[in-house]
Amino acid sequence: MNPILEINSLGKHFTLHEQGVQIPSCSHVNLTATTGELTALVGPTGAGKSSVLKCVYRTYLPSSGSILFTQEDGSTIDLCTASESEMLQLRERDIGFVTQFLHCLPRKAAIDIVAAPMLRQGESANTAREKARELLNTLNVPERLWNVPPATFSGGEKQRVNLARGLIAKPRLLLLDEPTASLDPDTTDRVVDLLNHIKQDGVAMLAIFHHPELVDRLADNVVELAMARNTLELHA
Ligand SMILES: Nc1ncnc2c1ncn2[C@@H]1O[C@H](COP(=O)(O)OP(=O)(O)OP(=O)(O)O)[C@@H](O)[C@H]1O
Repeated sequence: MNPILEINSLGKHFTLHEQGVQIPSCSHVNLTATTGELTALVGPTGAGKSSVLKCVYRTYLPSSGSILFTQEDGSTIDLCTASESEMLQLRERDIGFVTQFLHCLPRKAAIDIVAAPMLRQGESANTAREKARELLNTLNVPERLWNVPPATFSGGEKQRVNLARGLIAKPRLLLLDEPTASLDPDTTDRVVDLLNHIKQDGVAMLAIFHHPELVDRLADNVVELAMARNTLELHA
């Protein structure tokens, strides 16, 4: 199977002008992600694992290299140079990102937050809400919370809503940054089952897990990142 994502020699650094330094956050990263498989990114803290995911989602603008993404029509787009509007479209339909933290509109009910990606894909409100109920149930979110905005939820409850929203629309590529960091063992097992299911549905995943055990349970490929080189002093 051909990879849906091919990262070649990716590098990202931040220039802090006031301090006169350049901080490398990842460098010379090469990896692929394939339909129906999960590629796990591992490596020491600060090696740049989250930065790689942010470069793919283009929260960070990469400094060097290429990130080739195969679109549904078979054409390839380099996410390092894609325009903002191309990235918006890709985030809407093709690329999902689940982090540890839930960012959402303040007064929206949990069920509507979860249903939103399916609505954007053109599903009816009934179908989207039904699927949202199913996922919230599977992820152990108590029913009394479904119609409440998640602002007051516990960390673990917010994370479940975040996962449900990320998994509902089955993007072609799913980026996961420690998606189970504050979940109890039972819910973590349910997440493992859900991720295995969406793998079978043909979703490609690029993931960082807090617990090495989850890498063993879910990863088809493991890519180890080395520490980026030292901070560079900039001279005037
Ligand atoms: N927005 C930013 N501005 C400046 N430096 C940053 C920024 N984002 C990341 N970095 C730096 O890049 C390096 C890699 O960070 P990153 O979070 O990608 O590592 P990580 O491997 O995911 O770490 P961890 O396992 O601790 O989550 C760190 O030294 C970090 O300080």
